[in-house]
Amino acid sequence: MLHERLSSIYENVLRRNAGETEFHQAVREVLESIGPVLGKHPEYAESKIIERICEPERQIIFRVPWEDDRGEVHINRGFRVEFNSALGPYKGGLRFHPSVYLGIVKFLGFEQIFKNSLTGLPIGGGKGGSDFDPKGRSEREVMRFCQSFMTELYRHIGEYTDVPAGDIGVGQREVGYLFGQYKRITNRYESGVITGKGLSYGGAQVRTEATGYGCAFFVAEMLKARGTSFDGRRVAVSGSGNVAVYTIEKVRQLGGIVVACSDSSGYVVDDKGVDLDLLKQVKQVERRRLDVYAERRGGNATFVPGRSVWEVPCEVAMPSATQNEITGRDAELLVRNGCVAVGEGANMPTTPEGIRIFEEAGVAFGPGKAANAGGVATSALEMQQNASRDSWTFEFSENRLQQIMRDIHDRCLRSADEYGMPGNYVAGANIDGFKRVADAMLALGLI
Ligand SMILES: NC(=O)C1=CN([C@@H]2O[C@H](COP(=O)(O)OP(=O)(O)OC[C@H]3O[C@@H](n4cnc5c(N)ncnc54)[C@H](O)[C@@H]3O)[C@@H](O)[C@H]2O)C=CC1
Ligand SMILES: O=C(O)CCC(=O)C(=O)O
Repeated sequence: MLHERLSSIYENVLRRNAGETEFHQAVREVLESIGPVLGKHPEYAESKIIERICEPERQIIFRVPWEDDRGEVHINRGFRVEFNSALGPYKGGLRFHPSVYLGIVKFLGFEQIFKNSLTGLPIGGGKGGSDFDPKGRSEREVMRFCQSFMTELYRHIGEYTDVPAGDIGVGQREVGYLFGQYKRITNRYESGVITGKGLSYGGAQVRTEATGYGCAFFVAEMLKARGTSFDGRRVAVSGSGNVAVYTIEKVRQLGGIVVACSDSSGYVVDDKGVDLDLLKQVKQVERRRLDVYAERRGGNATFVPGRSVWEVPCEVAMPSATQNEITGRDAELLVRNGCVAVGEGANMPTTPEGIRIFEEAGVAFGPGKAANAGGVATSALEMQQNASRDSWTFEFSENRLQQIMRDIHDRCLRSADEYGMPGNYVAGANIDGFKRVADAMLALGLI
């Protein structure tokens, strides 16, 4: 239930952003959490902090023309939503997927404000992308697309302005092409303009692994807070992209057994534990589907086409693919099958009904804003290294990541406690993330 004032703000968001359902969902979840904060801090309401937070500082939409290998011309749409820069330059990834439209970019940018705030690092919130579909495109086509995309985007970004990175469909390959074009157009080797770079040209150790590793660290903290651990637990992971693969890697190192993962064609069950080398070969090197993994794994794994991975019984679920992939029915099934913890590696992968079901069942639920913040936090570490012309070791960077995830976990619990919702990580993440941004906005005046 929304507090009366928050209700009217939400109605306004619906009216001003018609049809952007994912954005509405993300805003509603935050507004539902911060009611108690307004009681203690009337100054936020007086300065219309919430109304301002819900309105992006700047939204850029542009045409991206490019030519395929046969010489046919294609036109895609590019986006960058610069949502909030109270804490630092806009920071957030780029998503290339056919489902991308303004509502998706705004939901992601809005989430990013609070996530980035929770890291405790000096980064504002933004997000971007395109409805370009990289699936089935050649290396050359992907490069031409990235170059065209950057030919407009370069005007809007910079080390002190707005610093993109990867997300769905944008990995190290795409970041390389984007950075190369930025350097060529501006004639500046401005390493801190984008993160997720390759190690040979200014990238940072652990950034590739950071979101997945960070999510596993966060879940380990939630389990520890309940007096238990990953040890010997069955874990299901959705997706098999960047976040999923490194979630699997760290969960295994922490003693869990990952028995299933998925892609948009279906899922594989592998009861002895997913073979990570084979998964990396199939998904990262060959860029093929999971049925190929099952085939090569002989009798050990089964590929189930077109169904949800959440039907596989597990004790820990780690959604790492896309938004709204755990529905209310999936959540009921997971609870019935003995799931005790959920860590969101993806952004907003659980529907509001799914979250309610987990909360009512007493499942430890780590929302994406907190659980997947290790990626952007390590991007901020990449920016630090670029700014000081330094590079840190893998071990040092991983230790920093682990400490950041512990701090985020503890901050969520402390804020949830302070506002009378003990153990509620959703409320804790929203309140803690909101307060830091709100205080900075108050201090900066009406801008
Ligand atoms: N890359 C990063 O550092 C971060 C990513 N995230 C989030 O993690 C999630 C995954 O991102 P990445 O691993 O980077 O992307 P990716 O492109 O490397 O992998 C995406 C995976 O999700 C699957 N997928 C995508 N859309 C799907 C759909 N509609 N149905 C079923 N499967 C689908 C793909 O098959 C692929 O396995 C996204 O929600 C993203 O926003 C969150 C924080 C940081
Ligand atoms: O590393 C970054 O800047 C962005 C990561 C991201 O897009 C996210 O946290 O969802």
